[in-house]
Amino acid sequence: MSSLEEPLNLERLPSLSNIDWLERFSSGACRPVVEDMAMGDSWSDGRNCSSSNSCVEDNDEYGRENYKWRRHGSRNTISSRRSKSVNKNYIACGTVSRSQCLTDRQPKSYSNHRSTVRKTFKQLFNGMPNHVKIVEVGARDGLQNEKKIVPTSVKVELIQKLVSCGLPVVEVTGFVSPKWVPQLSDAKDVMEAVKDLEGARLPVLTPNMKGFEAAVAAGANEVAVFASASESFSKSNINCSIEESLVRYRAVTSAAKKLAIPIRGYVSCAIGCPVEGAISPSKVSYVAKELHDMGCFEISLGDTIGIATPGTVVPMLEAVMAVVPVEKLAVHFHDTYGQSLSNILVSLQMGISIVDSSVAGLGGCPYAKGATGNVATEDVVYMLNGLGIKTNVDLQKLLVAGEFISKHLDRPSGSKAAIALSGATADASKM
Ligand SMILES: CC(C)(COP(=O)([O-])OP(=O)([O-])OC[C@H]1O[C@@H](n2cnc3c(N)ncnc32)[C@H](O)[C@@H]1OP(=O)([O-])[O-])[C@@H](O)C(=O)NCCC(=O)NCCSC(=O)C[C@@](C)(O)CC(=O)[O-]
Repeated sequence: MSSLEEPLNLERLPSLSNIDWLERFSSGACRPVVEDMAMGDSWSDGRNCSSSNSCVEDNDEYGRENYKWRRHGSRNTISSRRSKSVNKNYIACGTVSRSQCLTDRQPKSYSNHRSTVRKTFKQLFNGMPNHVKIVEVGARDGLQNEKKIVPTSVKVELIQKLVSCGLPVVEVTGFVSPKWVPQLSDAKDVMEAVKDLEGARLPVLTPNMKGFEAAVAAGANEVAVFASASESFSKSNINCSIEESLVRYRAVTSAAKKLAIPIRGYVSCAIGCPVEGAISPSKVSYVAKELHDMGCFEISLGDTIGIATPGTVVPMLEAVMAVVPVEKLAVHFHDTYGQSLSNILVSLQMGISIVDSSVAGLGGCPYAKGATGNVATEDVVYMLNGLGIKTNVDLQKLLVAGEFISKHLDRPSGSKAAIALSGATADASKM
């Protein structure tokens, strides 16, 4: 089995060691205190919790005063809280208005016995977008790694459900070699079945001119090309070097421009590679700039094997934002180490407003063994609702779509919000 087939082991994980602006938190810190949220300012050492665990009390008190919209259980044990069935309103109240976020929860300064800290919602989330465009990749990135072939009819029904949720972009398939990705060998049938769906853009992956021509013939009116910042992954995934892939993609983008077909570019292994370990941000920015300069309208930065943390996302985004406008950048996080939502949050704080995700957390790349699915769309929408950031996605309908495909695949959803909310809905329906 090639080494690319093995998940990355611990010593090869990218780490913060070479990022001097992030001070290590003191061992006793219960959390860092951020003096000034302007990204890149130093984080001061975290404040220490007193033995009485005053942080938690502060938080509870602090939370009650300042996060009125959040459901506060009484100070009883978690189990009794769990026994309280969640009423239906709670499900809806994950959504707050943006202005509400920025106004009525201006926390008063609070202090513990060591330091007085002033922070406001605005400072914490300064510069975040009011609206995030979610690019749903579940039907392609989500399914491409499934061993058992998913019937075309199931793929088509999933896409229909996803479009009906209000998702603005639903990536539907890939016109790639069936020998390389058997799951997508029905690309033509899927595209022909969904091409007239209204309400969402329906891009498809095309790795070369052959794929592009097949996609256009099947009715595609938006395509995506995918290069890598890792030579090893480029060879294993598309059987060519990075430079060769860029030559291929210049041909595809020039053909697309002639047909006024918009073209998205992906940069895979934007943080790390199973073979090469940490990928330097300068390599990522080079590939991103090449794709942007050749005509890609949007560049999605893929943490293909899901090893990113906010500490490695920030330098990568800083490098890419120096060469591609931030409004043209998307983030694409696989959730192998459970870091995706934190990575998305820090990306939003840096001004990113386009997030890729997969319904039910489906996904993983056939050529990056061990990489699990993308971040679950339901979890992303739930978090953004809680921040008062608009997505125009109907979470309830999204839950139905996730349940549909999880049932077909005969496994639980990879979305924690979906599991919690379906449990909550079940409880509420018993009331
Ligand atoms: C790029 C190739 C085709 C090169 O594969 P190759 O073997 O170098 O290509 P080739 O030109 O030698 O052709 C080999 C055979 O494939 C056929 N062929 C050639 N092109 C196509 C095509 N477009 N569609 C259908 N068939 C095609 C071609 O006709 C020929 O058929 P044969 O003569 O042997 O019968 C192959 O490596 C390939 O398809 N790779 C795609 C793998 C893939 O889809 N990986 C997953 C997507 S990337 C990803 O998941 C990351 C991302 C985007 O999600 C972001 C992230 O998470 O980071």
